[in-house]
Amino acid sequence: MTRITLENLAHSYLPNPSKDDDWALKPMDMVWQDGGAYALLGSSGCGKSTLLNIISGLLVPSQGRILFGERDVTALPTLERNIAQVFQFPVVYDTMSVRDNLAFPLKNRGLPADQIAARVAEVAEMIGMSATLDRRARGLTADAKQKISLGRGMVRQDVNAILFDEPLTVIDPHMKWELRTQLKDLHRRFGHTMIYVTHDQTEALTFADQVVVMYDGRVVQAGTPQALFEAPEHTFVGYFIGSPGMNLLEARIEGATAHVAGARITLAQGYGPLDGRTQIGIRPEFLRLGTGDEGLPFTIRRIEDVGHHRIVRGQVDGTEVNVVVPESQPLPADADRVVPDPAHLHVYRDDWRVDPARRERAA
Ligand SMILES: Nc1ncnc2c1ncn2[C@@H]1O[C@H](COP(=O)(O)OP(=O)(O)OP(=O)(O)O)[C@@H](O)[C@H]1O
Repeated sequence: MTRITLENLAHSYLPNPSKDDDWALKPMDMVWQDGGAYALLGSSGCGKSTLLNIISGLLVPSQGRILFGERDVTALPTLERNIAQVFQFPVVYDTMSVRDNLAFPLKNRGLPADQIAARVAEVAEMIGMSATLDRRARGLTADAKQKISLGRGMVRQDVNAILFDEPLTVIDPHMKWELRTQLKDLHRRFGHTMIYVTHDQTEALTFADQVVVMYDGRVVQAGTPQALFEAPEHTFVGYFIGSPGMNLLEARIEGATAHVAGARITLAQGYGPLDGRTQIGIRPEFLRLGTGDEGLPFTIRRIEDVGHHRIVRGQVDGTEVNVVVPESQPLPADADRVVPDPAHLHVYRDDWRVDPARRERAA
């Protein structure tokens, strides 16, 4: 297990990158703490695999350094990094039994037979394959083969880190939940540094203590699931995390007032002058329906009942806005306004959250 540090790391697949867009990974500094369970989350093409491949040694970065503990591993091949990897699709030896597949990484390290047997039994139990240990991998379903890959990734206890690249893509939905829970449990028991790449927020939020959100080659926020929900640092985080995501509305900010859609909203704190594009962001959970002249004008388009709450979909001045109404609350029939809770309202300038306290300190 180790701490992983990225120092001024960047990568371009082009020989002579010049403009911002030429970089698949824009320069970043980051520390992945020893024993942390991280999810690397973002939509397709944002650079997740590029970053993971740099950490694993499959790719040498165009710029910067990567350290395992104090050791610079930037130029080291994968084999010398002592990591385990689980990919999107199964990597198993078809002619070997499930047992031998699981034992393979341990045999390679020359572990005594009794220790191998004990560890293989433990991992087989975890992935639900104790009964199929003596079957050949050939002929098993893709699902079962991927479970073997997961088991192989987790079988060694002395690795620096375990890297998962969308490992549950081929697993059926019920098993997905079970395996995620198992992974989390394994993390608690053995404390490996784990990095789990996914574009699925549920996977990220249920697996990780820290979620690292990437957008367009950058890490836009790294934090607990709660921090990402409560204070998204970038509009992408607001939109990507949550179901539905954060509502964003064009606004003009004047001190502690936001001018939005011809109405005024009182903010919890005052802001200094803001140039660039300014928006307010509020999660659907922190809006309530109203009438009269409170809040913002709202036109309801449709109501979806999703069990424990309802999602009211509508528009504020032509922009789509969603409101989550708990089952316990009535839906006012004549609702034509939405009222934000100022404590959960954020201001964004050019997509980045403005922290009013920080601005005041800087001034
Ligand atoms: N081998 C390559 N050669 C050139 N460009 C590449 C290569 N691999 C990735 N890219 C580009 O780098 C950017 C980041 O890709 P990357 O695969 O890291 O994203 P990702 O977030 O992992 O996406 P996905 O979830 O679809 O795998 C994309 O614009 C992609 O087209």
